[in-house]
Amino acid sequence: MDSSLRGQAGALQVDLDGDNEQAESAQAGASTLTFAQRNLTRILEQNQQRQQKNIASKAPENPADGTTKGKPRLLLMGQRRSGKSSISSVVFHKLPPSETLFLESTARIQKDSLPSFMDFQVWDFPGQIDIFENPTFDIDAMFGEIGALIWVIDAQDDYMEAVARLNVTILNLQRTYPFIKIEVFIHKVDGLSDDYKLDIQRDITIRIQDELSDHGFENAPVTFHLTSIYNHSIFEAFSKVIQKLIPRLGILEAMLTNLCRTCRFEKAYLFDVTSKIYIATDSAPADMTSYEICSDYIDVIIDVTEVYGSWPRSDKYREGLEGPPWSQKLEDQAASNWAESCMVLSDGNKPIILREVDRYLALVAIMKEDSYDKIPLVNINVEVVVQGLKEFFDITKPR
Ligand SMILES: Nc1nc2c(ncn2[C@@H]2O[C@H](COP(=O)(O)OP(=O)(O)OP(=O)(O)O)[C@@H](O)[C@H]2O)c(=O)[nH]1
Repeated sequence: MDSSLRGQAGALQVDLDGDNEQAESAQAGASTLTFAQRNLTRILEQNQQRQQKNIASKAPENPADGTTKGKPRLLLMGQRRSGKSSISSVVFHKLPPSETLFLESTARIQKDSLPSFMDFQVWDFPGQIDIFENPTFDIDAMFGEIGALIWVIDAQDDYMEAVARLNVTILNLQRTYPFIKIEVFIHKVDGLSDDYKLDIQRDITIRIQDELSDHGFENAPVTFHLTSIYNHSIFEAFSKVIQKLIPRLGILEAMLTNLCRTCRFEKAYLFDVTSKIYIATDSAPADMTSYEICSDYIDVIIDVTEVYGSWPRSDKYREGLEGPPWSQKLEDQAASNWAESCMVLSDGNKPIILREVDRYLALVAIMKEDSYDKIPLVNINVEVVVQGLKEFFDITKPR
């Protein structure tokens, strides 16, 4: 399955070195595309049926309201003042981190429905609430749907009680909902030294794993992240959480890896533009610097567009693009008429490009040195991948 769709992504791509081996398969690509689409749809339907069976076997008596059904849900839990509302406000509502100092304590569950590429919801729980102790909570309605539980621990405070509560929560969940992913954010690590951060992470991990194995749970799906709202680590952590909710993520990664190979990109990211969470990247090792550059670049583009708006290319600019060395009409160069941008970073002569995929998603890539003159070919490849991505999300979008 993966390989057939991967084939699609590569089928129409043109190699920058000029030996366009795959060009002749373009025709074939068009016909096999339906096969790949059918295959992806079939697997998704199977997954959905399996999930529905899972949920049906634990059907809540009072299900959650209809508007939130079927949308992946992220639950933010943890002690009071651990930073849950700050995380949600900074990542999803663009609140400057310094303004979180003035956030009030959350008194009741805040449910946020976020229009994004997968329409997920974020539920922010008040720190003092213990859902398993409180009989008014419908646990089935809360955990019945797929999603992740994000447990926030304040690393600048005494974390023993937070870890103890987390242990109780994991044990309760493991018995009934072993498929729920538990993501532990060891948060507010901005003021801590690297050594101390790692010490804390090790200590918390051991305390949780020991408790779980004492109760016979060896492979519980618990992952740990070091986070802070004062740098990109919180976005990085959320990216990893969201990626686990994307069905067939491997296909997206394969498309981007293929694109990087054919276009000689150093790194490519598929971003959710509003939250700046990256939902997929190529197989090269992820590094914080390239993520930061790409994510800041999105901000630059958004700011420029907000100030100046967007406008069609002027005739003179168009002539320049259509002239030598390409000598081709712009349409034939497959450049998008809108929603694209390219900038050359001054250090190392590396162009960085951005191409919108749809209302929510953008592809951002850092190119290798001195590859600016290959832009028309790059555009052709990017266009093919963008079409592939659109089809992917068309099929996999939860309905
Ligand atoms: N240094 C630092 N402070 C943070 C960070 N994240 C949040 N804070 C601060 O932590 C304090 C508490 O944050 P909240 O978001 O209100 O905490 P909460 O978990 O929602 O608290 P409750 O609503 O009472 O459950 C605020 O003063 C934030 O500015 C972080 O990454 N680093």
